[in-house]
Amino acid sequence: MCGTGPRAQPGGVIELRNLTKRYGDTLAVDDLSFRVEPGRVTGFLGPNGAGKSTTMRMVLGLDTPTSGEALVDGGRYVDLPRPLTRVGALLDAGAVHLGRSAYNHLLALALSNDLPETRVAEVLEQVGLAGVARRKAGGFSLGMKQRLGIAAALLGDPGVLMFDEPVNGLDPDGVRWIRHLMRGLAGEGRTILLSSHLMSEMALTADHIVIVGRGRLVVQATVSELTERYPSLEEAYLELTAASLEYGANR
Ligand SMILES: Nc1ncnc2c1ncn2[C@@H]1O[C@H](COP(=O)(O)OP(=O)(O)OP(=O)(O)O)[C@@H](O)[C@H]1O
Repeated sequence: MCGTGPRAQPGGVIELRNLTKRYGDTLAVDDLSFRVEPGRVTGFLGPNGAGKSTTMRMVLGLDTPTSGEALVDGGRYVDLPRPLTRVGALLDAGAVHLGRSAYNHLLALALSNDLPETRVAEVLEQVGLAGVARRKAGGFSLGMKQRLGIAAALLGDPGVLMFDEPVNGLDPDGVRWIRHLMRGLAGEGRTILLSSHLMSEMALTADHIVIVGRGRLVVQATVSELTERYPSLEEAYLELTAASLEYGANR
């Protein structure tokens, strides 16, 4: 549970080994290798089309690598028993059954994954949606859908969590809530991989940064290493990805 101190088990490591994904002529992910460690927030940055979502999809077994591997604790996601208890993810907040209530959306997920129904109310409370649990998700704002997607990611109480642009559509209060949630989850020893284009927010939220450009690793460093070398994380990002942007359209 979030906010209850360190977990008995650390979160687990996400490891990419020479991960590559080609869609026709597009090299979406190009020989990418890095590790995401427990107990910290790892910010996953890169220009539009750099391959962040594709990488996350491959970790979740939603896309098959052309070559290389995406592993969680040394194994593939598809081979994990009860995977929702090991890895949770928010990739696309729109991916909810719009005719279902928030409660029933999560209940269906819990039942089909052999998770206790008691978790549904717990995660709705954790994301601040307890008061609208019986309302249909189709009527939710983007920010509320983001919260519902985060609730789904937390349902199995997993040690590894990936969030693809969870801040999208959130008001300032929501943005701050996400920051505290991410920091809290990492503080419990979980492994957090978080993508966002909001550099100032990322500087406040992440401990470690991985930047990709044109599918390749550009740099991995701590936030403090980058902000010591550059005036800000935003400056570091813009300078380090300038080449990736320049040639981005010609891959
Ligand atoms: N299913 C697909 N079929 C063909 N091309 C794809 C597919 N999914 C992604 N791509 C291409 O792969 C590249 C990487 O896309 P991806 O969505 O992973 O980037 P991203 O870093 O998440 O971008 P953004 O910041 O815009 O979300 C892009 O050129 C994209 O058009």
